[in-house]
Amino acid sequence: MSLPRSLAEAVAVDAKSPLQPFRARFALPEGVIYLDGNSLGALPVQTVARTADVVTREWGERLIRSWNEADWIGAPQRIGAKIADIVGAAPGSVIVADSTSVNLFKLIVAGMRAQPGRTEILTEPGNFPTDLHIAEGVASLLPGVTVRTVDAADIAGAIGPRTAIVLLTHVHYKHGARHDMAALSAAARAAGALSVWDLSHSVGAVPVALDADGADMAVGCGYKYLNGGPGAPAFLYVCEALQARLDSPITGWMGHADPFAFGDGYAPAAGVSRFLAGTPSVIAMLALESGVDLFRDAPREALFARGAALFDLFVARMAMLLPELVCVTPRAAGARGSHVSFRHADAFPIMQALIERGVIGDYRAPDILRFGLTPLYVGLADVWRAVDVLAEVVGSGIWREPRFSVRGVVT
Ligand SMILES: Cc1ncc(COP(=O)(O)O)c(C=O)c1O
Ligand SMILES: Nc1c(O)cccc1C(=O)C[C@H](N)C(=O)O
Repeated sequence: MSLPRSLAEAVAVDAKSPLQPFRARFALPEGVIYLDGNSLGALPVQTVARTADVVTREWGERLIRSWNEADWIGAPQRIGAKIADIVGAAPGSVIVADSTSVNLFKLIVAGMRAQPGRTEILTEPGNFPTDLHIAEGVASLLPGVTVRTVDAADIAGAIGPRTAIVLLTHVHYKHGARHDMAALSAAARAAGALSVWDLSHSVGAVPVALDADGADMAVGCGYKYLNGGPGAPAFLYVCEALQARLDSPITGWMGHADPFAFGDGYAPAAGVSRFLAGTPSVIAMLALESGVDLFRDAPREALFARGAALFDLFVARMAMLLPELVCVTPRAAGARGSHVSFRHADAFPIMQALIERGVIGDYRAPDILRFGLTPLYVGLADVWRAVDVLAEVVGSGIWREPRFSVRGVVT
């Protein structure tokens, strides 16, 4: 796609995009250009009415009957099947549950226990902190198990006879580089190890083909590109061939084969349902489903193509207006996710000044300005304007005002 050469051209290209009507399906505030949907997705308009209905009618009026009548009980599997379609997985191989961190714990422990002779969790330094922390936590529970980190480029060659789990984040949260899922999953399998993929920055952002790429297990977030709301439930995937071999270490009653028999003994449910633990957070689940449904309405190819165009325009305009900000994200569409990151020593106050002007991205320590490009509700004209505002912020030096250096708990 050729890039627009003016704001007017960007507006015209947006107007013709099959994605443009989706912008009105999000409750974004007037005057805000939201480039942080890779951290917290925007609110779908339909979620407001849906959650109101869940609360007032399904819960308020129908009370406990809604577990059956409204199929609350089937939500983890039902929404899991919808997400499976987005990540290229068979319908019964994804379940919605818990947080990404808890799902990582369940899958890594399950994978370690399924391979008793192997004692290593292999991952990369600088992986998202929770992935590293959970891996270390699992290692501390299982005698002899260690975590080894090797640089991304050396992972395939580092998988050895001790390796049980190759734990990778598909799209890196900071610089946005994407691993070759097919190649690394194959390398893990060839060495007798199991792959675990964190799809938090991939699901809904880039094409994912878990089954076709030979992934063994995966986890991912519901609150980023799926627009499920803050703290939305996460999901997990286990490939069909492995499902009967893996057991959850959190043997809660919702993962039981027959929870409403209320028996004393534990027997795992068939398939991925055994990875449920306790009662799902129903309101949050159904808010997530609303976001997933909206995502599934969008033409998938056009969505990813628009994401690529947003990236190219962002990078091209930055190179023209702010060449001193170094882009740290790979340029090739197949080698990255749907966010773009730039390095600047004063990234924090620059981002705060930008946010004050209505362009919301985020800062990642120590020196990264990060912008999520979410083609459901961001267009080329937004990117054009955002780079103009950023250039004005950097050029004017306004960000040097002390108030822009004040940090909150969450950055
Ligand atoms: C790669 C990655 N994994 C996991 C998470 C979050 O995990 P959780 O849902 O447990 O907060 C994030 C973002 O917060 C992330 O970027
Ligand atoms: N999960 C988050 C939260 O609870 C508060 C603030 C930010 C987040 C995030 O999602 C961080 C995000 N995964 C990242 O890539 O930086």
